[in-house]
Amino acid sequence: MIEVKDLKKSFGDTEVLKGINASFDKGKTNMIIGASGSGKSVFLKNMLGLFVPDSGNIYYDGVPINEMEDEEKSDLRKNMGMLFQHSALFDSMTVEENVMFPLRMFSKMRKKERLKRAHEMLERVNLEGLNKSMPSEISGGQQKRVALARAVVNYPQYLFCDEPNSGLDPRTATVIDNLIQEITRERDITTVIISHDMNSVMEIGETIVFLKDGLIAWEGTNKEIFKTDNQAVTEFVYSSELFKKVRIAQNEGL
Ligand SMILES: Nc1ncnc2c1ncn2[C@@H]1O[C@H](COP(=O)(O)OP(=O)(O)OP(=O)(O)O)[C@@H](O)[C@H]1O
Repeated sequence: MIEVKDLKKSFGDTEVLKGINASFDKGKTNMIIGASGSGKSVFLKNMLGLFVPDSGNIYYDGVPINEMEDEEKSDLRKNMGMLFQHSALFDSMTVEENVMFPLRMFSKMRKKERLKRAHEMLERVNLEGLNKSMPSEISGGQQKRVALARAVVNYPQYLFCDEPNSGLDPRTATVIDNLIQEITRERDITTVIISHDMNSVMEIGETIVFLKDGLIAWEGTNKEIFKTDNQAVTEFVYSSELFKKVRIAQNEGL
């Protein structure tokens, strides 16, 4: 579980995070949504330790980051998996070498064990048979699955995903969403996902925080988001033509 208390972050005179309070549950897909520029990435970067908060604190399973010794911080980093918008695979490495990479960096596993774990994860994301392929030889959806296998190959306690579905068609996006959710549950990971994609919110938004002007303007679940009267949320949700039609149909009792 990750708990965030009164987190503030400014750049010069620009106050981006103005006192964020949120918690992200273990074994769940927790989503952060909000318009462009609302501070989602800055929030994520604070949780990843890439930015130092101006004030407030982040607790990782009860331990506040600002009280951690350097060694504890480094252990925490080893416990974090990351899945980026663009899969960020190493072009010159095969699929299995990409997946083994974090183990080479952060574990004492021998090559044979690393290979076994990488194959296990590639099988988990249904990519057996592509172990020796190069990233350029596989599709965007397959690249995302390799990146997901790489993000969880260390068995991390925390998984952070930044727009994991960007650039994928809706069907492939659903496959990735479901895989993220299944692995989160199987391994009891605290997963935090930034997304603009309302399909993903609907599909896997077990907990949702809506960020606006540097504050949490609403929180709830994917069941609740379509029922809220919070104007900022409804403007965000129903900015899509499809969801507008869904709302009209709901109101008309169709
Ligand atoms: N390193 C930085 N230095 C100065 N300002 C920054 C920095 N990083 C982000 N900002 C500012 O913080 C604000 C929030 O940016 P952020 O990238 O977190 O938004 P976002 O919600 O992730 O947007 P998007 O959905 O478009 O990715 C923006 O005004 C941005 O210019």
